[in-house]
Amino acid sequence: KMTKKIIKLTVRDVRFPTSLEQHGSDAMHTDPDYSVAYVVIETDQGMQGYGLTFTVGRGTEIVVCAVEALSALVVGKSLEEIVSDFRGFYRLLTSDGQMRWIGPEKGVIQLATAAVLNAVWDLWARSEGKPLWKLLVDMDPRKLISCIDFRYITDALTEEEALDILVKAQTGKQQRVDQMLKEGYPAYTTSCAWLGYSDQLLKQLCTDALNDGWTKFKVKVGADLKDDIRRCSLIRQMIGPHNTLMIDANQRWDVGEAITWVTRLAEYKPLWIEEPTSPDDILGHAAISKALAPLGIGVATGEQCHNRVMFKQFLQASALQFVQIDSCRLGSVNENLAVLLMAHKFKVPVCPHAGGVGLCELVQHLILFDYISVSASLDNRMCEFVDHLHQHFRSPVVIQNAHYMPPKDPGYSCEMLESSVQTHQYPQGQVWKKLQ
Ligand SMILES: C[C@H](O)[C@@H](O)CC(=O)C(=O)O
Ligand SMILES: [Mg+2]
Repeated sequence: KMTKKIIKLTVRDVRFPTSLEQHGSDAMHTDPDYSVAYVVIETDQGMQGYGLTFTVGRGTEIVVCAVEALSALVVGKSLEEIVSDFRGFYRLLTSDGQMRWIGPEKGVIQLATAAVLNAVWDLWARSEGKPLWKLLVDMDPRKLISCIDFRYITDALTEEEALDILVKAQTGKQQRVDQMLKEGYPAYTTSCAWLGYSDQLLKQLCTDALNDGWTKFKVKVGADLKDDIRRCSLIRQMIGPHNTLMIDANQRWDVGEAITWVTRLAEYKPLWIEEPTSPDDILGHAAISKALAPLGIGVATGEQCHNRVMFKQFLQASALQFVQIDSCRLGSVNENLAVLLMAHKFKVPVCPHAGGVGLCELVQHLILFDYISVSASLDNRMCEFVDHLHQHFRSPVVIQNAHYMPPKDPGYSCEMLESSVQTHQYPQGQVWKKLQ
C-alpha cells in the first residue's frame, strides 16, 4: 500500500489577481492578490503528493525559494521512513543547523515548511486511500503523538497529558464521525464584508448569504471608526439580534486604541475582535482581553501566529478566547496537532482561520479531527469560510446549509487543477501576461 521513495519536488508561484475587485481586503492588506507556493512531490512509484502555503502576492517568489532550499531534506527519503519517525522529520526540517538561522520556526521558512509537510501529509493520506481527517481520526493515539514535536511546550502540555486527551476522546468517536458525515461542521462567512467592498455590495452579499442559510458573519474593521460604525450597524440590522457578528482589525491598532475603538463598536455585539494589535504582542492581547471581557467581547487571533510556542504563551497568559489555527502558517498538521491539544487543555475553543487560496480546503480536515478526536464539543466553535477560488481545486470544499461537509476523496484536498496552475503561474501565466 505504501509508496516508496520521494524522487522529485517541484514548487510554483501561483497568484490570483483578487485585488482587482478588493476581495480579501482589510485594514492592513488593502490589495491582496491571493497566492500560493504550490508544491508537488513525486515518488518512484509514480504517486503524487500536493501541498501549498498561502501568501497575498508579492513575496511568493521568496517562499518558493525557501521551499527549494528545503527540498534537499525531502528528496531521497521514503514515505515509510518519514512517517515512522515524523517527529524526527519535522525536526530535520525546522532545526536544520544552518537554515534554522533564518527562522527558527517563523516567517518565510515556516511557511515553506508548511507547504512541504502539507504535501507529505497529502501523500500519506492518499497512500492510505483516506481523506486526511479520516487518516488522523483512525490513527492510534500513540502514533499521533509521535508526529508532534513537544520541544518548548512541555511546560504547558506533556506527551502523557496529550495522550490522555486523545485516549479519553475515543469514547463517542464513531457517533461524532456519523454526525459530521450527516450534518457537517458549522461555518461562518467572511465573504460579505471585505474592507474595500461598497455598502451596496455588502448589502447584496449579506442578503444572499442569509438566503443561503448563513447565521454567522465577519466584518473587516480598523481603518476608519465612522465607516466601522456605519458598516457594523448596517450588517447588524440586516442579520438581526440573534445571528452572530465578528469583527477583524488585522493588527491595525495599538493596545489602548484597540480597547477604545472596540468599546465604540460594542453596541453591535461582536462575539470577538480578531487580531486587534501586533500578532506577536501576547501581553497586549492579554490586556485587551481583560478590558473587553466585561463587554462580552472575546479576542481571537492566530492566522499570523507562527508556531506552537507563541500559541502556548497566548494560552498561558489568557490572551485569547478563540484559537485561530491556520493550516499553512504553522508547521503543517504536525504543529497544528500540538496546538489543538494545548487549546483543549486550556479549555479555549478552536475556530480556524480559512479563506485565501486553499485554506478552507485544508483546514476543514483539522477541525473535523478536533471535534471527533480532541474536543468533542461544538460550543462556541465554527470554522471560517470564504467563497473564493474553490473552482481551482480538484476536490473543492462542499458547503451545505453553512456547514463544511467532510471531504471524501483521499488526501489533504491540496491538489489544484493543472490548467489553473498554468494560467495563474506568476509571471508567465496567461492571466498575468494579460495584466502586464
Ligand atoms: C488578507 C486576508 O484576506 C485577510 O484579511 C484574511 C483574514 O484576516 C481572515 O480571513 O480572517
Ligand atoms: Mg483575520
